[in-house]
Amino acid sequence: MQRPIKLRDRSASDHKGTFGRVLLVGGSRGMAGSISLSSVAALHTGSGLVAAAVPDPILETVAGFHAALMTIALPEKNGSFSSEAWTSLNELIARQDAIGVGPGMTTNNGSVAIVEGLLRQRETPVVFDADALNVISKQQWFDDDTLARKQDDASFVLTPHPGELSRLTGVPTSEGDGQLDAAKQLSDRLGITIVVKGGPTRVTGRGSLDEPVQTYVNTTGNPAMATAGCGDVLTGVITSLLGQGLSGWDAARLGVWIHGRAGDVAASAISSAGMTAEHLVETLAIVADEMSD
Ligand SMILES: NC(=O)C1=CN([C@@H]2O[C@H](COP(=O)(O)OP(=O)(O)OC[C@H]3O[C@@H](n4cnc5c(N)ncnc54)[C@H](O)[C@@H]3O)[C@@H](O)[C@H]2O)[C@@H](O)CC1
Ligand SMILES: Nc1ncnc2c1ncn2[C@@H]1O[C@H](COP(=O)(O)OP(=O)(O)O)[C@@H](O)[C@H]1O
Ligand SMILES: [Mg+2]
Repeated sequence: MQRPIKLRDRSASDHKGTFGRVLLVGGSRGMAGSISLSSVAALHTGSGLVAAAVPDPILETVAGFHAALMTIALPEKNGSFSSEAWTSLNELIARQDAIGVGPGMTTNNGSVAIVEGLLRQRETPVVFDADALNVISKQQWFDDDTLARKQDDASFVLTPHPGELSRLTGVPTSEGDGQLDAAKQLSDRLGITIVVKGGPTRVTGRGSLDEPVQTYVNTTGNPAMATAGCGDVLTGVITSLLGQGLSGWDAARLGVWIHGRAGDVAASAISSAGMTAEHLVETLAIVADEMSD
């Protein structure tokens, strides 16, 4: 149950600006819940300001999930981001302490432009999940070292489940150890942190670029979390921690730990079969101080 690292306690002089402004980008008509879960998770992990940038037709639905959440409508086509969405989003990037992208986004042209834009910028930390990873796989953007990070670039964290990791690396889901090795190589080559989700979740990365790649094995979490949306919650958690100033390696390790801890508490309070991602994200708010206590 040992935490990998500790967040500092909140002090009397802290204000919402202290805890970071983060943006979650994703969703589409039919998958409004995914990016809503990520956004509420960021609020419940302690972010000071959270906004969701979503295709225009789902803005009201996403806004309805939480009164503290801000929403930004981006240009859309058929309920997903249109090719013009990146131009609007690009103007917002510099103001963010961290961005999470991908849940429920689809892999259409609008998503391709957004993911390319976020991969090429070097100032803002980003979590890439779900359809953002599927876009990267389809476009084969990680096949060479063009997108490798330098020491002073903002952190990138990838959060693939085994299916997404298989698309990224070509190693099938049946080869768990081979998937972890492929993730380590990718992490090493590109200077990024990779969360290999599962039971247990493992994180590959390094504290700084002059250290060797390490693997952290998470000690929390359980099969009650094998239910739709629990990964979307993790995206919001890690984005929140990046926005609170943690490195990719620290945000990913502490993020998977508190996410699994919330899953363990929720499974005991609800039931293993009946727990949903909504129970998980509510429980996250209750256990969040365990990151600093
Ligand atoms: N409420 C919502 O709006 C939700 C939307 N979602 C979105 O739905 C889209 C599709 O994502 P999905 O992840 O469902 O679909 P994917 O096709 O990416 O992944 C499902 C497949 O991946 C493999 N896989 C996943 N986890 C595995 C494991 N632990 N071991 C072995 N194989 C595994 C399996 O082959 C499985 O059929 C994404 O945009 C996602 O963000 C999901 O996040 C679920 C909730
Ligand atoms: N058997 C399990 N043990 C521990 N954690 C699990 C288990 N099954 C799923 N999880 C966790 O639930 C999350 C599922 O993520 P993902 O597959 O992306 O879900 P979704 O896309 O539906 O939100 C991951 O964080 C994963 O570690
Ligand atoms: Mg997912």
